[in-house]
Amino acid sequence: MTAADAVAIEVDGAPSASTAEEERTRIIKRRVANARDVLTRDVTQLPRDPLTACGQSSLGFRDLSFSIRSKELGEKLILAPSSGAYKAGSMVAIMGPSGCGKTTLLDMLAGKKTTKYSGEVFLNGTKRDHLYSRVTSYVPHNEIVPAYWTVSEAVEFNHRLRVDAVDMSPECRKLLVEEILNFFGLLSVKNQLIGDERTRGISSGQKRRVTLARGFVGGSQVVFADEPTSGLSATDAELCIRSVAAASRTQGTTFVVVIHQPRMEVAALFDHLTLITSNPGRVVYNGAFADANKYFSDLGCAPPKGGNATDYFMDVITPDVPGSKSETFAKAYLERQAPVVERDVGDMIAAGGKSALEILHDVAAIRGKLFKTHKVRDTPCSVPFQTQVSTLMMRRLTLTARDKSHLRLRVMMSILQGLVIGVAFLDIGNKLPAQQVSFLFMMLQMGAVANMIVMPEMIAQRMVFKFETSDAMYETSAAVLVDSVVQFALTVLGNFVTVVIMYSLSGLSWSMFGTLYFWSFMSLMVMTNYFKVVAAVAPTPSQAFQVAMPGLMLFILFNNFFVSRATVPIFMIWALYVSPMAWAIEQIITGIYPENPTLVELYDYDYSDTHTVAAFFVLLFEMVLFQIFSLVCLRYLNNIKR
Ligand SMILES: Nc1ncnc2c1ncn2[C@@H]1O[C@H](COP(=O)(O)OP(=O)(O)OP(=O)(O)O)[C@@H](O)[C@H]1O
Repeated sequence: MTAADAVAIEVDGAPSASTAEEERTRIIKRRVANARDVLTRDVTQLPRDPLTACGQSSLGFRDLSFSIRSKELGEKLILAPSSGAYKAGSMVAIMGPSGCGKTTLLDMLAGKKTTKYSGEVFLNGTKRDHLYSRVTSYVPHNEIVPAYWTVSEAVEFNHRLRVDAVDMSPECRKLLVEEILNFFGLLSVKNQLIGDERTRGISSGQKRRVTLARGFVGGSQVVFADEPTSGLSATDAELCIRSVAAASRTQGTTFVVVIHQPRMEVAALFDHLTLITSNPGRVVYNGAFADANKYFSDLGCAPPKGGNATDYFMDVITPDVPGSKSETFAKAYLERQAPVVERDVGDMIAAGGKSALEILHDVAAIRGKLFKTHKVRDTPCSVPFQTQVSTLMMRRLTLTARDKSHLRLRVMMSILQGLVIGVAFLDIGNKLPAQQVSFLFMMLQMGAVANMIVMPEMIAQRMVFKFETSDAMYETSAAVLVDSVVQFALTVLGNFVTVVIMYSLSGLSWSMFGTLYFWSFMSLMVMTNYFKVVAAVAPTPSQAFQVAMPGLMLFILFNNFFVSRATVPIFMIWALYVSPMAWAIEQIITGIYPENPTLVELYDYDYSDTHTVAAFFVLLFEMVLFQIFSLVCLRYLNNIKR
């Protein structure tokens, strides 16, 4: 049955829909309803879905090998050259003892290994290219999913960034997401928060299914998953893999997973097994899961009847356990299976197949039956920049608004800071201008110091960016843009509240407020962007405070008040021209007080208009410079190391 037939069958006998959009929505609704009991069926017998199945890709690899170098041990082989051929739409389990190189192999296959390795990977017999991460998905072992997202929002986020639709109606999108939620047994919790240690959310088994559903929702050709079932009960683990099998069979997706101790029912869901032994990592079996029993029996290690064969395989191939035959099996593999595998890989390459771009065209044609799609783009990200920004912005605003305790804390801190400083400088407006300078300084400093608290938050978000950008969901610049806009709004709002409270208590004339606020705002923006650079550079939140200190001290000390042009050691004069606070304080004072001989004598302030213009452009330049630095650092530093 072709996809077009499927549409025709669904449409026949239904009341005529007034528009194509309604008609499509009705089809999807019926599909969702029909698929409600999908997990109670025999998932191995589920047919490929002619209307939505996008999967058509085999995965081949040749001589993938990884070694590490250390001063003490020299070169150490982690995984000996390994090859393999996984058929399109197959469920592949990679198993082996701890440290044998399973994750290493998975990362190399997924294109995620950041350390140098050798060997080649082929999608459909074609060497992987710049679109590889767009047609594959990687589900890491410990994916960080924001706590205040609901289950359906988390899955829909991936759908929006992976499925390039033109004006898809919200209802149609919701239904397509529900279809995937259904496969993963998540429909009943679709509106629940994911949660974390502080917020009660869904169970850990459900969390794992959410991360897997996110991997499958975009119609990837191959989904890689690293130990998605570890730490789960046997029942939960089975539910996870049954869900994957249901999605994989109907979508034609190739699924490659590192898995520990699958129970028999789970093992039966896999088509292919790659078994690796350790010290060093070497493949000992690489073929059909169903043939593994015979292979082991032929080598004199028949699994005991009635027991879990995979447990037995692991016992046999793990070195240093009683009865281990790891060396025998490693040798036997090279003699018996390796030539067959090499031939299969060779055949796969010789047969060739569609490139990632051609596959994307096919996928667009399939999707075109359910909704209108954009012209296929030859870029690593699936959707245009504006869609990336709007999707990220929607998530950011939703999460910010939901984290009420964080918002409350920010507002309370802004009010408290304003009150504490306001009371300390109560009625300072009626004292001498020279005495008021310390109040102005405090106003600037509070904005800067209070803003340091955003660094840990930025670092936590950085990790989410890193995972998501490494999966080519969006560009770093889209994330930085969204983050900057939201941080800007929150920072400006919080600072405004503090400044207004302080100012109200100071007794200073409101006619000065405009000048004062403008320059304190400029200084605040430079400082905020400086902290952004620190948050992009520092490995951890606690190190961020240490990294921020030298710059912060420089800006605070050389502020044209503690140290001014009248007192600075001449070799440090440059610091006054770098510190945003020095420019801001000088501009505030020269702007709100007429030329004052005492101030000029004490601090050597420059009252000329050209100095004001210079101040504006220096602060603007620093603001932009730090913003660019933060973008570059976020892109190139603190990447996930694999
Ligand atoms: N980039 C790297 N730098 C240094 N060592 C590495 C690197 N990548 C992997 N290793 C080492 O290679 C070995 C195999 O790691 P890998 O994570 O692949 O094992 P594994 O089979 O998945 O183990 P487990 O089942 O315990 O997760 C480990 O000793 C690991 O420390």
